[in-house]
Amino acid sequence: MKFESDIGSLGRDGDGIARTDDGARLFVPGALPGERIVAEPLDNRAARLVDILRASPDRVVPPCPLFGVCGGCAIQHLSLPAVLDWKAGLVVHALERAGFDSIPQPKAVQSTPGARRRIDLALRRTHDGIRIGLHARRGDVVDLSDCPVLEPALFALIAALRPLVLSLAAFRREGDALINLLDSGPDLLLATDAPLDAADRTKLAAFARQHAIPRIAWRRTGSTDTPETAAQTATIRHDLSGVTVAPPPGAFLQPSRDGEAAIIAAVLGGLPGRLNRKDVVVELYAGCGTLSFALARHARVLAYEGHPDAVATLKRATTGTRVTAEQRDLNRQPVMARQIADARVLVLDPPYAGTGAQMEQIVAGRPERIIYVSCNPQALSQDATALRAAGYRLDDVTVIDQFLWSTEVEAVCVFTAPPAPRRRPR
Ligand SMILES: C[S@@+](CC[C@H](N)C(=O)[O-])C[C@H]1O[C@@H](n2cnc3c(N)ncnc32)[C@H](O)[C@@H]1O
Repeated sequence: MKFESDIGSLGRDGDGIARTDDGARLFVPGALPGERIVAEPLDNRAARLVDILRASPDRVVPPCPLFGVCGGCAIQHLSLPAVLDWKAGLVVHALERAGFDSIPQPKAVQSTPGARRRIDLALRRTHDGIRIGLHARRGDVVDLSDCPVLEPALFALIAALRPLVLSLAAFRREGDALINLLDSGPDLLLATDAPLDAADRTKLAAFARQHAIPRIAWRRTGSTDTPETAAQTATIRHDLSGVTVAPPPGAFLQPSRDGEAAIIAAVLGGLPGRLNRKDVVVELYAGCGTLSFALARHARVLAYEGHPDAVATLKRATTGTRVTAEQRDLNRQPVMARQIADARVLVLDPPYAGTGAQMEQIVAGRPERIIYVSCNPQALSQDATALRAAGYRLDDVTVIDQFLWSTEVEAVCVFTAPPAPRRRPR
C-alpha cells in the first residue's frame, strides 16, 4: 500500500529513509533528504519511489544514462556539493560514535568527474556478445556504455577490450579486468576462466602494441597467485612524490590523482611542526609507497606492508630515500608497542576492515601523534573508539571524496596523545 513520507536523511547505501504511516523505517532508493515523497513498500526493509511531492533543492539530473542500473554510482541525483556534505557527515558520525564530542570542522576535498584512474571490471559472455562493466546493485554485470567517473583514456579502452576478450580461447564465460592508469600508460590485469594458449598470447601482444599498453598480465579467474606477464611493450613506471616505482599488476593505487594529492597533503599537514629529520615515522599498510616517499622528506620512515609484490616494489624504490620497507602481515604479526613507542609519529592506512590485532599494540605504544587514513567510516569508528579510550585527542579531520557519486568516503584523522603523567616531586 502506497504511503507519503518526509525524508529525513540518507542511509549508508545512499537511500532515503522514509517512515510508513505505522512508523516503520523503509529505505527508498532515489529519495533525498528534505523531500516529501510517495513510496510503495517492496518488503519490510525497502520501498519503491513512486512520486516526489516536494523535491530537494539539491536534486539534479543524473549525468549518466546508466544511473539506477549500474551499481557503480548510488547518488548521482544529488548535487556534488551535497554529496560531499553527506560524506563529511558520515565521517563525523563515525567519530561521534567513537566517543569524540568536539569534532573539528572537517576540511572536505572532492575529485572531479572523469578523474578515476583505477577500475576493476567484470567480464560476462552473453548470448550475443560480452558485457564489460560493474555489477548492478544486487544484480548481474551492466555493460559500461557510458561513465562520467572514469578517466576518458580508461573508458576508451573498454570499447577496445570487448572484441579482444571475446576472441580469446581463455575466455569462456566470465572474468575480470583490473586497469590502473599509471604514468607509463594503462596497466591491464586480465583474469579469465580458461588457460591462455599461444594464439591468445599473440593477440594480447598485438593489442598491447596497438593501444600503447606497457603491460598485460594474466591469471585464472579467482586465483590470488602472482599474475604472469602475458605481454610487455614498455617499462612500467609511476611517480610517487618524486620517486619512480614499478607497481605490480593490479597494485593498490589511490583511485584518482587529485584524491591522492589531497590525502598526502592532509597526512603531511598532520605531522608535528617540530619534526626533526632524524625522527622516525612508523607507517603501517604502506602499499607501494604512496605516503612513504612523501613522508620521507620530513623524517625517516619505517614502512610495513603485507602484500609481497607491493613490498618488493617499495623495497626496489627505496635506494637513496629514507624509507626502509618490511613485509609484515599486521594481523598475524603486528608491529609491537615498544617499536611504535620509539616513533614520533604513527601513520596508518588500513584496508577496509580496519586494523584488527594491530590496534592493541598501537594503543600500548602510545605514539605522540597518530595519522589515520580511513577508507571505511565503520572501521574508523571502531579503531577511533580504542584511541578515545586511551585518551587521544582528535585534532584534525579531512574528508576526501574520490569515489564520486558512490557511497565510499575516505578521511584523514589526526590524533594526539594525552600528556604523559607528571612525576611527583620527591
Ligand atoms: C588502503 S591500502 C593503502 C596503501 C597505501 N598506503 C596507499 O595509499 O597506496 C591498504 C594496504 O594495506 C595492505 N594490507 C591489507 N591487509 C594487510 C595486513 N594484514 N598486513 C599488512 N598489510 C595489509 C594492502 O596490501 C594495501 O596495500
